[in-house]
Amino acid sequence: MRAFLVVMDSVGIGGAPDAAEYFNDGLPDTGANTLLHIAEACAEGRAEQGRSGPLRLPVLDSLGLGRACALAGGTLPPGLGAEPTGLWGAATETSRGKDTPSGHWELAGVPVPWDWHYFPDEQPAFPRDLMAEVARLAGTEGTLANCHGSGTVMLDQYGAEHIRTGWPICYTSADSVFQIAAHEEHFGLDRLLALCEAVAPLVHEMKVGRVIARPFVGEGPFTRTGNRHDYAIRPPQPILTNWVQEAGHPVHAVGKLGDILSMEGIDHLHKGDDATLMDHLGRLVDEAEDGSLIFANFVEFDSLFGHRRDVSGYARALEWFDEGLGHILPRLQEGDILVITADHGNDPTWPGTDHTRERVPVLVAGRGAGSIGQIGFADVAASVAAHLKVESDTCGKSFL
Ligand SMILES: O=P(O)(O)O[C@H]1O[C@H](CO)[C@@H](O)[C@H]1O
Ligand SMILES: [Mn+2]
Ligand SMILES: [Mn+2]
Repeated sequence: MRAFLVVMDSVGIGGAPDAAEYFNDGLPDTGANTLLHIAEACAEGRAEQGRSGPLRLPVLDSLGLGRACALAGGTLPPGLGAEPTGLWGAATETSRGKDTPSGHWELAGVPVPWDWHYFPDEQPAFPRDLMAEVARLAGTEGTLANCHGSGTVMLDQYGAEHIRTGWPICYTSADSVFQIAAHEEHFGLDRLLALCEAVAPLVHEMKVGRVIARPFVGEGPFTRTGNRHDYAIRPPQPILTNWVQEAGHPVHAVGKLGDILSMEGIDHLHKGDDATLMDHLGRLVDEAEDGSLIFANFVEFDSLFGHRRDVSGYARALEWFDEGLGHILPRLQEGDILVITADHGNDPTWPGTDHTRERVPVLVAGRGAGSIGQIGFADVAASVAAHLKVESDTCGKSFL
């Protein structure tokens, strides 16, 4: 008996009741729906790069993905809506914030009790004394950018100047983040990571959710590498992984969860790009210890396609994931559950380049078929804990 909790980063299904309070390019997120809008684009022939035709997600849909989307936002995505063979529902977030840490902590049982600090969308975006300290820690005369922006655009704009001056590129987004981009060779990867680690406590104190190191290579055009590292604030109280670990069960984290959860309650880390993570997940389905929790995050939906507003790429990623899941589900053992969910939206058809406030799907294999209806993010943690027979400390209620 094991529990697999798999987050498809940013695969929202619309319908968030407070979407009007969240923005992209100054416009409210009302109506944003990552899955629905990708499915519509595919059905209308607007997502033909590297794939073609209607969105094909037979495995996720058979667990109830289409029905969950209809429940959350009121519209069944074209091509989806099969009779579910799993438990399915739609979860609503209560935390104030549409970023990864908020989503993951609440899925792990603990809604964020504070208001995050966001940097204003103006230039300079950051306080002068903070930037003086960043430059001092970096050993440079100054810093570049100091504004809101998309990471790849920041490299186009400031990459050459960064190589010339050696100054780190500092930028933010609609999320509570402080991001530092620097060249792996000209600036140095270890130096960038040390800088981010040193800056993290300063911005955490301001209730900024995380510092993100954004290393890149090339002499223009520039390319980001897989050495991204997030330095997140610690969760405010023990979360699912802590409860499971304290009960003596092994906890495996697959993907960037070590960063997002500040390693809270994690025994074993399995990292890599999403293709590697799918291999890790398959291996853990075959080998993970009885009683263990396997918590996985697949980030590329978000980082490679959602923020880049790449609809074809996002559709390809979904179809790739669906196929991978199809190889994994039959290998679950008697008594296992596998829960598929998401942490926020990132509608690639939406204005701007930021996350979108949305409900998320909750699909469960291994506990029969049926609707679990509209639930809260924290109910996921309560249910996983109940399945593993571990005591939970959360406002969430088990749906199992
Ligand atoms: O545009 P890039 O650098 O990918 O940054 C994005 O990644 C961050 C984390 O998801 C978001 O806050 C957004 O700023
Ligand atoms: Mn995320
Ligand atoms: Mn993101």
